[in-house]
Amino acid sequence: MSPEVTSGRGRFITLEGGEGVGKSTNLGFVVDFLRGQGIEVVQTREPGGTPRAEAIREQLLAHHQEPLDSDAELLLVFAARAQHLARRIVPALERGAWVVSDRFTDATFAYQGGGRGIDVQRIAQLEKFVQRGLTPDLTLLLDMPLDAAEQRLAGRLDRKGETRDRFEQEQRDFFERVRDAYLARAADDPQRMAIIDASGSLDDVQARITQQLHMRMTQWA
Ligand SMILES: Nc1ncnc2c1ncn2[C@@H]1O[C@H](COP(=O)(O)OP(=O)(O)O)[C@@H](O)[C@H]1O
Ligand SMILES: Cc1cn([C@H]2C[C@H](O)[C@@H](COP(=O)(O)OP(=O)(O)O)O2)c(=O)[nH]c1=O
Repeated sequence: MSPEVTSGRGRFITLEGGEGVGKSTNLGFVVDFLRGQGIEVVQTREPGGTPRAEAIREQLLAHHQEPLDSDAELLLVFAARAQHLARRIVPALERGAWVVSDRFTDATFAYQGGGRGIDVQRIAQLEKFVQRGLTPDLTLLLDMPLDAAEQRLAGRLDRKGETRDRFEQEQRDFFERVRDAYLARAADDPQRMAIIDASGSLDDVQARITQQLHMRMTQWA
């Protein structure tokens, strides 16, 4: 968090993990939990979160005859993030609201870093440039074995009649690198990142999330 928005500001919580681990499902749960405590919460997602950033998201996810260069992909992700921060996240935190986002910069280290193989130092430079020290207060990393997550994702796509976007169509080794990169970041920053076992029933997963939230909120009080 940058010093100028530290005083009286809200908290910034992100949910991370690979495809199909249950981020979107549990985001609503986290938001309802916080609202139940009387907290003003802004629910958002990346890439996206504002109309212009959502337009960049469409570019990122769409299939196109012309392959997307991985550096261009990285810059688009950060362009969307700059807009999201300026227009939505920072104003919310400054007025004291809490922000809960489905993905943020850990996803860039996992997908563009781990998945695409971009040097993490280059990503870290952009992180500094765009975020100017603002980082989440808490990141819940939903983690589970790839096969089970793929089954969940396939079930969701079938039910909704959706096709796979540009990331969802990647091969297994890509998602193995994404998962490894997420776990490595969590190991490096255990204060901020909590690994949540995302396997098992939704009740079990949400009990683990509730436990983390209670613990962190006690520390922050
Ligand atoms: N704990 C769970 N057990 C079984 N199915 C789940 C669980 N959590 C989520 N799902 C289902 O798995 C699918 C993927 O979940 P979703 O929240 O869309 O994942 P993500 O946003 O991480 O891609 C959805 O159909 C959702 O209903
Ligand atoms: C935020 C972010 C997302 N992504 C990718 C990961 C996802 O495949 C995709 C869209 O995110 P999301 O909607 O969270 O995907 P899903 O709900 O299917 O898990 O964008 C990146 O590659 N880098 C990033 O920095």
